[in-house]
Amino acid sequence: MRLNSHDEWSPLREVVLGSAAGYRSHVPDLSFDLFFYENLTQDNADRSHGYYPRLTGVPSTGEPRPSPRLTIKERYVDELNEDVEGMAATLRSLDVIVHRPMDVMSTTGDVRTPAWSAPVLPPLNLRDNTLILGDEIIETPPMLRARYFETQFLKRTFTEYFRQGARWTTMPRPLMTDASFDLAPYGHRAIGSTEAVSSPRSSPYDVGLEMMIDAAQCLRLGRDLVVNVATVNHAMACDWLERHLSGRVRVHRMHHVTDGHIDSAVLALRPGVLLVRSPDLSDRLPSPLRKWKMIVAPEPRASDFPSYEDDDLILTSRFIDLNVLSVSPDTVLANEGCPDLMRMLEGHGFTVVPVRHRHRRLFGGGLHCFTLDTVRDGGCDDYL
Ligand SMILES: NC(=[NH2+])NCCC[C@H](N)C(=O)O
Repeated sequence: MRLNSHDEWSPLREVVLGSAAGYRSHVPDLSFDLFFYENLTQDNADRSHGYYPRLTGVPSTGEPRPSPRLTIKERYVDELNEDVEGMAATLRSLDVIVHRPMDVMSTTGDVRTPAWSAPVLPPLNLRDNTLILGDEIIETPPMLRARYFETQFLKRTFTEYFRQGARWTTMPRPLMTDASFDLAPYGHRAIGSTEAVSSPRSSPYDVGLEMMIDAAQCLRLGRDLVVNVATVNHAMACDWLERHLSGRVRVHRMHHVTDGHIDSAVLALRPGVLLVRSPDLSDRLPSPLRKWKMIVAPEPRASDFPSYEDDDLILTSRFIDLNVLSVSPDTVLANEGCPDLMRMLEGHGFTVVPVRHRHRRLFGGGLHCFTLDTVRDGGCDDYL
């Protein structure tokens, strides 16, 4: 079918589901430290909300955490792959056509640019590096060096949509030297990395701050796009989106709802209904959205998650299970590990399809992150 995806909830017909094949380790560099700053520097107990303004705090223990292991235990990767394949089967059972990216081969070398090189991360959290708006594929400027060419693994699928008439745009690619990053929101030395956030290295390719943003910072609401802006990098990228979408989609900025991605803080389940971490988020939403009903997620329980060892790197907040995927205005895929949230959604009249995804806190994303919804029934409608 032709590319058509204007919102987060209308009946889902086609999706691209990520792949963790070849996932071996995290890649510690400045971009990693900044992207996961809250998780690397804050004690989880402090992260009751997981959104600003809390970066000024120091870990409640006062002591930095031990350096985490960057290689990921093979068992976790194997179980993640099992869970992703299980999600593919669930989506197909719901008559959703499931596309997959090309896998990273063991022979794949580092990604190399004039300014730096980094190992290549598998294309797992596809939500992050591509914004699908109606009939347009927009590849966003990445926040993580190791994900710089992640959308290359989607080339077969994107080319097929292009052949069927889709528009296909790549936002300006950042040089991503240390000087490209807005460090103002961060003040402390990142934990567990050789990169000191407070002393970036200079490069002959320094061009100052650059546009960088992930598509997971956006809510797609038909004619309206809501974008979370937490750094100058995000603000520059939002300037580009406003110019590019002018006359077609109205862009609304939210400030510092989180440090970046919002799909474990606020999601649109259907017109007029939001799923949120906390009602406090309301004052950060664009005013038309404040009138929408807010389903406030229950406080996550430690028992919702597998127990990990001290050197296992936790890369998400405990609210990661808000990361549900709507397959229609009244049906959502949710993690079977969060029974309280599933019961709550059912209490609000949703049909909840449970999906097993055990290690969502180790790989930085949940069911919504894993997916790129490319064909839905909805149009460029006015919901605000
Ligand atoms: N598309 C994504 N990868 N979203 C994941 C967001 C996770 C969020 N930073 C948290 O810690 O809860």
